[in-house]
Amino acid sequence: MTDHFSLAPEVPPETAGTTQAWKHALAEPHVLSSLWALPLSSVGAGLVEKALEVGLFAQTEQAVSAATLAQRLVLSPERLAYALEVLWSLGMLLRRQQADGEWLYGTAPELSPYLNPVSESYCGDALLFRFRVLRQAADQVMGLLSDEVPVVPPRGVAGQPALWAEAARVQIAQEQAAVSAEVALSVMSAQPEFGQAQTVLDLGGGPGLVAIELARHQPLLSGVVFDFPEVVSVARENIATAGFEDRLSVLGGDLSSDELGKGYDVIWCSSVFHFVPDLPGLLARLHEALSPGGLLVCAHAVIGAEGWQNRAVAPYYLNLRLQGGRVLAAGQLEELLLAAGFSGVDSVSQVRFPVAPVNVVIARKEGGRS
Ligand SMILES: C[S@@+](CC[C@H](N)C(=O)[O-])C[C@H]1O[C@@H](n2cnc3c(N)ncnc32)[C@H](O)[C@@H]1O
Repeated sequence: MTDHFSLAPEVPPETAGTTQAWKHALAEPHVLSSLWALPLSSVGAGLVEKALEVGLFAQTEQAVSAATLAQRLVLSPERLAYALEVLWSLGMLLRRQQADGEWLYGTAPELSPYLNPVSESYCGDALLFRFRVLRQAADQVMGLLSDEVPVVPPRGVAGQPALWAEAARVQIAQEQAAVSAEVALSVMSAQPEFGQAQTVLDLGGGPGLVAIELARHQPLLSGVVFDFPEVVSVARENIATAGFEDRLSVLGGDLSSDELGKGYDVIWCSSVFHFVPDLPGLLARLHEALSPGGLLVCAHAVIGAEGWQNRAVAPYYLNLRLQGGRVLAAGQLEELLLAAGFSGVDSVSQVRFPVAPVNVVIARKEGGRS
């Protein structure tokens, strides 16, 4: 029997005791491998960042050799060949060898919609943003661990409306188009109330592509995107471009203090609670803003009970938390929702979302249309 905590490599049963067993044993990764993977991934990250910067993936939609690519991007062919091998090792590129021995590289088909700049789901700029911000966060982290560094309240940094508007224009828009809008639609479509819902509020909705996606798939639905005034100008433009002006509008304000509207059948709120100083107060106001029988659906990263559940969440939100932002522990939001008067709270954990998975929590307000 295998001791769970043993460091001895496991030998596949069919080779145990055979002359081949030692080969399998030596091919087992060393326990330090997971630690070596960390600095190694930063080399990969640097290369992917560079590749996005020079527009490499715009050139690899069709299979191309290192020599041709180097010519197009004005890079050294020999050096680029090594870099392409790294992108291939990361699964971003596939390759095949020609009769003359030269390798041809092309974007992996499953990544192509996100890396090809002409695709609707392109999120190269959002990826670049994530690479840069997370690298800066990693550089700053040691300084922020000291108590001597003053904590900047999140509204001072992450809450700056002009910065949010910039993010809404490019990075959040690309991530909503590629990932979040589809997740929101899947969650909402699975709720029996959604098919009959007439009004939606997307609270902290940024560029508004989630509300647009919900309205596109539910013809009875009209609604509001609420965010800072600077941010809702971006949502307003997107709503107009998508042709939904007759059904969707925007409301600009500070969600901690301004009127959110009333009589909503459904409210969607994702990745917003991290920035809200008085969460119980906001939940009580959301309860009030719903019509009887209404649905509040929240999607937020949480700190889970198991280490593996936090592999993306803990590093992604470290900087925000060090600056006073909030990430709830799993189960905390459910308790706060019940305390705010909601009933029938239901959760789904580890739901895919940009950068780190979220817990989706669905809360119902009692009552309903007769
Ligand atoms: C991380 S983004 C999430 C955007 C969107 N919900 C999504 O999941 O793609 C947080 C959003 O909350 C908005 N926000 C944060 N604090 C706010 C406040 N006090 N009042 C209004 N909006 C706020 C930001 O402007 C931003 O659009």
